[in-house]
Amino acid sequence: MKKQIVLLPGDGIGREIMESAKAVLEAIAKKYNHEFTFEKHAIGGDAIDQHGIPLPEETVQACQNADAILLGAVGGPKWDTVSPNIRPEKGLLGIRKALGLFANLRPILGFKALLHASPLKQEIIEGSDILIIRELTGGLYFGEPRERRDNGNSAVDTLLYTREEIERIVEKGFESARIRNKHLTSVDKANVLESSRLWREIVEEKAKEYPDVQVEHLLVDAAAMKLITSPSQFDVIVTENLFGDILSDEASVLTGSLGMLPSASVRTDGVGLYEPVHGSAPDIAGKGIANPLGIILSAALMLRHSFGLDEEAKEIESAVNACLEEGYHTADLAIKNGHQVGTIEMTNAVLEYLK
Ligand SMILES: NC(=O)c1ccc[n+]([C@@H]2O[C@H](COP(=O)([O-])OP(=O)(O)OC[C@H]3O[C@@H](n4cnc5c(N)ncnc54)[C@H](O)[C@@H]3O)[C@@H](O)[C@H]2O)c1
Ligand SMILES: CC(C)[C@H](C(=O)O)[C@@H](O)C(=O)O
Ligand SMILES: [Mg+2]
Repeated sequence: MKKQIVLLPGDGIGREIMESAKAVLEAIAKKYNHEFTFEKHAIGGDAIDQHGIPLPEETVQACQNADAILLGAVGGPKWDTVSPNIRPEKGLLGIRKALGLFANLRPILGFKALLHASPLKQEIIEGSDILIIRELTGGLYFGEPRERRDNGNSAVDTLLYTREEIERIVEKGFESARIRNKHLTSVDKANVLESSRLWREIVEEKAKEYPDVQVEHLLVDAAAMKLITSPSQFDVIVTENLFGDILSDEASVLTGSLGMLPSASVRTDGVGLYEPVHGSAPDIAGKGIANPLGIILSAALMLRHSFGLDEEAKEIESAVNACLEEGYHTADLAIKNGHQVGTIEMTNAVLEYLK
């Protein structure tokens, strides 16, 4: 299979872990006789430094022409003082919007070898298998107006959702639940927010088309609590943009580290952007200790969702599992008696299983 993949390393540890994911994709291509070609482009702070803006037109063009996109991370203290309109994060939000990637799938993958790495009790985490589906191109992140008023002394952000935006993400939630454990939890704040009341109405309407899926509504504050007290009660969670952002970082605690979580940002065709859930981790950037498994598992999601290469995706996931079973881990995973290694050694351990 021939595929053109755009790589957007971005900033901080994004640049370090991108090399890991590329090496893994190259190993898979060699083993299964695929032809993957890679093109690197600038985004985030890297693009600000090179072009003065976080999302140059040539990056957008390259992404539009690609079969799939892999992103590292954007942002960092170096760009904290730039104008809000050209912050590194604007590059990421811009590419999601430009490509219409409205559904962000964040599987909370629990590896058995990491059960002890979570601060939560093993008996709480055991048996949990959650897919968070986060709406990605609407809500507070994009609503207008967003501005300062009263000489900068008040500020407004707008939480806007249209019926169409809610319907398509809720459908994604039902479709995903149907092929998993047939349970959908819709998370909102319908006791306060009008947009959440519309969201809940639409979930109820759609539920009639999916009688085989059991639906539950949870308010976001209670959902945040239940996610870490009884995670095994969840199957698929569908929620709006900001709630999904927060709940997915929280859910990473179940897996042992934020560095473990992959994600796929997709629309209704096969095009997708794949990225770890974590950020550019300025506190550890440049030290060679970042966990590369979130982006490596994101590359596996790319093979499965954009290219239909399920066997190859499983091969990567099994290789990661085997390394963890052998005791390999990076410093972010609190494991006693394992082999603590850096980014490159961790990557090499995975590559050993892909020969
Ligand atoms: N998708 C993205 O590009 C993305 C996501 C989140 C945050 N950000 C940006 O990243 C910057 C830093 O944000 P932050 O510090 O709040 O969040 P972060 O996710 O970068 O880091 C949070 C904590 O997790 C640790 N961590 C994250 N990924 C890790 C990995 N792979 N291996 C080991 N440890 C890891 C970090 O060291 C840090 O202690 C900000 O500019 C933010 O906007 C970008
Ligand atoms: C960097 C930021 C804009 C981004 C978001 O909030 O979507 C990040 O936190 C994420 O989870 O991908
Ligand atoms: Mg986030």
